[in-house]
Amino acid sequence: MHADGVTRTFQVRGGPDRTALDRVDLELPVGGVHGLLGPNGAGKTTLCRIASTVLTPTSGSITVHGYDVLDDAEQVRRLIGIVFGGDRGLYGRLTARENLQFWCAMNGVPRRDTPGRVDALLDRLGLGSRAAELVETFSRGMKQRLHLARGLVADPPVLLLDEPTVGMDPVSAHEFRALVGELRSEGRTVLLTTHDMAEAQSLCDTVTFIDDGRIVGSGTPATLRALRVEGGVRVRVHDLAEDAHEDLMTALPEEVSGEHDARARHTDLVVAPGSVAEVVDAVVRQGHVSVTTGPPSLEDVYLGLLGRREGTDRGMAV
Ligand SMILES: Nc1ncnc2c1ncn2[C@@H]1O[C@H](COP(=O)(O)OP(=O)(O)OP(=O)(O)O)[C@@H](O)[C@H]1O
Repeated sequence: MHADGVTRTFQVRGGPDRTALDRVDLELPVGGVHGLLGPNGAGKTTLCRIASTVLTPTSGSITVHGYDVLDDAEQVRRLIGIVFGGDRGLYGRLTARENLQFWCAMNGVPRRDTPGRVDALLDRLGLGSRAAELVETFSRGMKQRLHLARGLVADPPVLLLDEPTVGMDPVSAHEFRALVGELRSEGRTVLLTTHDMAEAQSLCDTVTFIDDGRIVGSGTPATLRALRVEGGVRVRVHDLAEDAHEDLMTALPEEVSGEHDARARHTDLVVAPGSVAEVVDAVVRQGHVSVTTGPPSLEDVYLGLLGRREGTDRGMAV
C-alpha cells in the first residue's frame, strides 16, 4: 500500500474546515502486519476509509497493489477485506451463517462455493457451534470474530482491521491476535489500527505513529525502540504504590520522567544512558530495591513522540 500526499478535510457546519489527514506519505510492504497508532482523532480511521474506497481523499492518492483507490476502485475493493469493530456491518436479526451468506453474495462468491466457504470460516473462527444463532445474542468477542470472518469471505490478500480487539477480554484478545498471526503466515498484508501498545509490539512488523493527521514516526517496533534508547533507558521500579511513586519522583532529578502504572504497581522512569547508575542508586536509597532496566517499550516511544496531552480528550488510555 502506497499513500502519496494524502489530505482529507471535512466541512464542519458553522466552523472552519477540519483537516483529518495532512499530506500523508506511507509505504507498506506486501505481507506482514502493519500497525497504525495514534490518539483519538488522529486520522487512523479516515486513512483506512480512504484505503478501502469508502471515502475519497481531498488530494493525494493511495494505491493498493498498484491499483488506485479512485481510478481502480473496483479492483481495490476486491483486494481488501475490511474489519471494523463494534456492531457496524453485522445484522443482529440474522444468524452468523446468514450474515456470512449475505456477505458472500455481496462479494460475488459463487453460490456453489458459498456453503463450504461459510462453514470453513465459522469453524476457523471458533463459531461453528453458534452458526445458527442470532448475532444480536453474541458477545462482543464473538462479534469481532464474525467481523473477521466477514472480512475473509472473498479471501482477500489485504485486510484492514480497525481496533479489532477493543473491549475484548484478555483471553479472547490473545486468541484473536493468534488468528492475525496466522493471516500473516498465509502471506496476507494486514493494516491494524490499535490503541494497545502491547498488541502493536507483539504483533506488528512495522508501526506508524500518526498524530493530528500527520505521520510522526514509522519503522519496525525494534528500530523505533532503538531510536528512543539513544534518548533514554527504561528503569522500572517494581512494587510501588501511587503515594510512594509521588515521593520517589520528588527525590529524583527533575529531568527524569516517570510513569506510574497503578494496576501493575510499577513506575517506569526514562533515564539518560549516562545517568542510569546515579538514578538507580537514588531509587535504592529511597528503599525500593526491586529495580530492572531495559529498552523503552513502544509505549515509551509513543509518549516520547507524541507527548502527553493532559486536560484534553485526545490522550490515550494506555
Ligand atoms: N464525517 C466527518 N465529518 C467531520 N469530521 C470528521 C468526520 N470524520 C472524521 N472527522 C474528524 O477527522 C479527525 C480524524 O478522525 P478519525 O476518525 O480518522 O480519527 P481516529 O484516529 O480514527 O480516532 P479514534 O482513535 O478515536 O477512532 C477527527 O478530528 C474527526 O472528528
